[in-house]
Amino acid sequence: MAETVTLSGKTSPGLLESLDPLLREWLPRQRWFAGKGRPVTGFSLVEATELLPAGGKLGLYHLLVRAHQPLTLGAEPHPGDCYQLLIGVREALPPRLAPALIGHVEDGPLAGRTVYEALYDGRSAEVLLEAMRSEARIGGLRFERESGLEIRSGLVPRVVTAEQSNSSVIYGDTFILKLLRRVVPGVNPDLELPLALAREGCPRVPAPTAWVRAELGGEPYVLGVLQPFLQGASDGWELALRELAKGEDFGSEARALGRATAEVHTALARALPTVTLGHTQMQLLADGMMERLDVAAQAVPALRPYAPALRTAFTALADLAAEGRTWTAQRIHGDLHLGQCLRSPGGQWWLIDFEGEPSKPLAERRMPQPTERDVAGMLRSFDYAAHSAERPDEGWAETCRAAFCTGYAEVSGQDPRTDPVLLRAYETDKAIYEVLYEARHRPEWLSVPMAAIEHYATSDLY
Ligand SMILES: Nc1ncnc2c1ncn2[C@@H]1O[C@H](COP(=O)(O)OP(=O)(O)O)[C@@H](O)[C@H]1O
Ligand SMILES: O=P(O)(O)O[C@H]1O[C@H](CO)[C@@H](O[C@H]2O[C@H](CO)[C@@H](O)[C@H](O)[C@H]2O)[C@H](O)[C@H]1O
Repeated sequence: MAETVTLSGKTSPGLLESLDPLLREWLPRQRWFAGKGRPVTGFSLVEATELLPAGGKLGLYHLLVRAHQPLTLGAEPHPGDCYQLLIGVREALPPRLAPALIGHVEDGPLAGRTVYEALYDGRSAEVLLEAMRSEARIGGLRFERESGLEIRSGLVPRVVTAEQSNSSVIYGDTFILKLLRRVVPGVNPDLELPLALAREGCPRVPAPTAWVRAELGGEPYVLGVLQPFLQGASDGWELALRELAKGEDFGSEARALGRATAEVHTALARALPTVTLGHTQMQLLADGMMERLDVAAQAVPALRPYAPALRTAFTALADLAAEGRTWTAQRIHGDLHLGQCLRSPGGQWWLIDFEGEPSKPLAERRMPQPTERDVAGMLRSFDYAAHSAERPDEGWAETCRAAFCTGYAEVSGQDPRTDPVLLRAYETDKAIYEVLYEARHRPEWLSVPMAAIEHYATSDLY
């Protein structure tokens, strides 16, 4: 760091009140804001930590705020989502920080100052890295580092501007810090699983170097994770589309991805508990799939004609369980698709983003599940890539799907295709989820999962 800073950890009375009108307008516009479609009616402060005194040239606050929003009809009462914010304070913003502007404060302790999204400001981002480097405790924040791993000082930060559900900063092409935006109490799989995998010696995941935690109201929160940055890596989605556009086969990459997924699964099964799922649990799983189909069919009329045929995939699973079949369940990635796989220039595949489906409760995301769920996510992703190409190529997707399963079996000794009923149920469930997701977020993509729905509804098992 260019100069020494004093991290005060103090909080400032009246701070949130003075920011309230600005945040109400700014927060709902952020990509990572999870409560889209409902206005924010106010905030309550969960925790405020002054990292750099606001009286100086550059002030910096770490805030955890709860956003209050009206409930949707029939929803359970809910205290409101808690968001992590890093607020910079200056007299005026230099032009390079213009895109980070939150607004000008009228009243309260920051009256007359300008506040902005501080991750865009190299000086503020440096403060976070320095805190992890020195394993600082500031107010309620705990900056911790994996023992034996060092963080060099002087790494220059830059914020990641790509669309993501959280916010990331890259430090000198050496580390990437993911700051979680909507934070929930409990053990977060985005730290828990990569840490368990790294400690197990699994090389398919960037090993957490450091992390930020807080203890609030007696509950633990994970706020951020620092990992090695895979310089020059491309994600699987970009690569697949590139190969498709060139008319190139992706089979050998799909096979390598299958091997990488199996490596991660076998390491997770060694590191964390596995359980056996019998009739009751599998019936519940199938019931959940049925329910999600009903909800999606309510929301997307195009799905309705296919619903009876799709249900047979779930009843087939429940029937198998009723006959006495059992399945092994373990911790899995939980939201695996091509965009969660990175290939480094050396040709190795890495899996990232173990958060699971962020909309699901943490307890549900941390439950052991059959590995076929991750496999189904990847198989759907090959299908997505093939259908989003200018000329949809079913043959390309079939080659990838088969190659992925082959690679998976080479490492795990278990070919996912030997359990077609479970795989079909998970793929159908995922395609239904995708229909709802696309209808809500990207209607122009709806035809991609709908093509799969039509296929599942009209064809036999593999
Ligand atoms: N270790 C890493 N090395 C290089 N790039 C990474 C790394 N981790 C994440 N990224 C990039 O950052 C993006 C966002 O990361 P991700 O963990 O998926 O965040 P989010 O949960 O916000 O979607 C990824 O799509 C990837 O391109
Ligand atoms: O943002 P997340 O990674 O949590 O996932 C959500 O958005 C994904 C799209 O960005 C969506 O994935 C679907 O589209 C992908 C191509 O854009 C494709 O590779 C996936 O297979 C497909 O499911 C995902 O479903 C959604 O949860």
